[in-house]
Amino acid sequence: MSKRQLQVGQILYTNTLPVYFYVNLDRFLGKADFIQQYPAQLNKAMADGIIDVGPISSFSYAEHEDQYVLMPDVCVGAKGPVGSIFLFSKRPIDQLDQARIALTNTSATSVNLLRVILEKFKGMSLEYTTMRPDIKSMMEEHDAALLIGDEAILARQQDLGYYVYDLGQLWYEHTGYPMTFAVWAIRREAVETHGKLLHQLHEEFVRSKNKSHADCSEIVQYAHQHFGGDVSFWEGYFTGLIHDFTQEQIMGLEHYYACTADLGLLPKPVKVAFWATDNITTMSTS
Ligand SMILES: C=C(O[C@@H]1C=C(C(=O)O)C=C[C@H]1O)C(=O)O
Repeated sequence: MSKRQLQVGQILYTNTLPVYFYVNLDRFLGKADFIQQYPAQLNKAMADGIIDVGPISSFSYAEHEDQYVLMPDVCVGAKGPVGSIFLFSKRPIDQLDQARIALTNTSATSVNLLRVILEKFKGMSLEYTTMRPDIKSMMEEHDAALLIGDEAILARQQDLGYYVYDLGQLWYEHTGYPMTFAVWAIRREAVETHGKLLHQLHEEFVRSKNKSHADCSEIVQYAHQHFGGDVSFWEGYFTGLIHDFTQEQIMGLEHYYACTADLGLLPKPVKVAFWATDNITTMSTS
């Protein structure tokens, strides 16, 4: 019996575009399937063994670290404002104690990051409801709403009159660390069955990432055509996002795991464990 094709995840948001845009798909014809979903769906598909490799919420990696290893060199992060993870609020953030907060059902990292910021850093007590990411219905019965990805970008563009807080910025102000929102995980058994293909995939991701960061004009054009908004917004967005999984990103991420464990959101703080990429050529720009 021939072995099953490698199932590769892809986040349905523009934030991972630089890592996929220049991937040479011809190399994977008949060998891999690319599956586009929202982060929370990818988290579940990866945990269920339906997807073998791809970006997931960094929080979800910590929940399943015994089953996954991480692909080096790629992540979705920011040092300061991320530009697509916002808390929209009817009141200034420091007046949100006892508030009712609607959380997008597409996220795992940011919903727990929000809890770290409000509960651990600001000592507040909140009531949360998880909902579909629609700003209007979220705000009907809640004081604030958390959105991520393109839904957050589009809600921000509407200028609905709410206070808007960027979670990357809040995290940086409180800790001095960058934040890593998504990581590329590999199920441990896929390392055994698809090692060569994973190396090729890693090579393509790193090449695409480097090309995109050297010149983001094609990606900016693509995002502008598909989502509207100003060209200058997209330039700023892709320039601000970090896709290099550097030591500093790892330190920030492990600090986040310690904070979430402290709140009881994770059973224990987790350390980042990479795929042992024997003869991998690391082409990180940093
Ligand atoms: C930068 C972002 O990073 C992400 C946030 C995630 C989360 O909160 O779980 C997961 C994957 C990424 O899409 C974003 O969605 O805007």
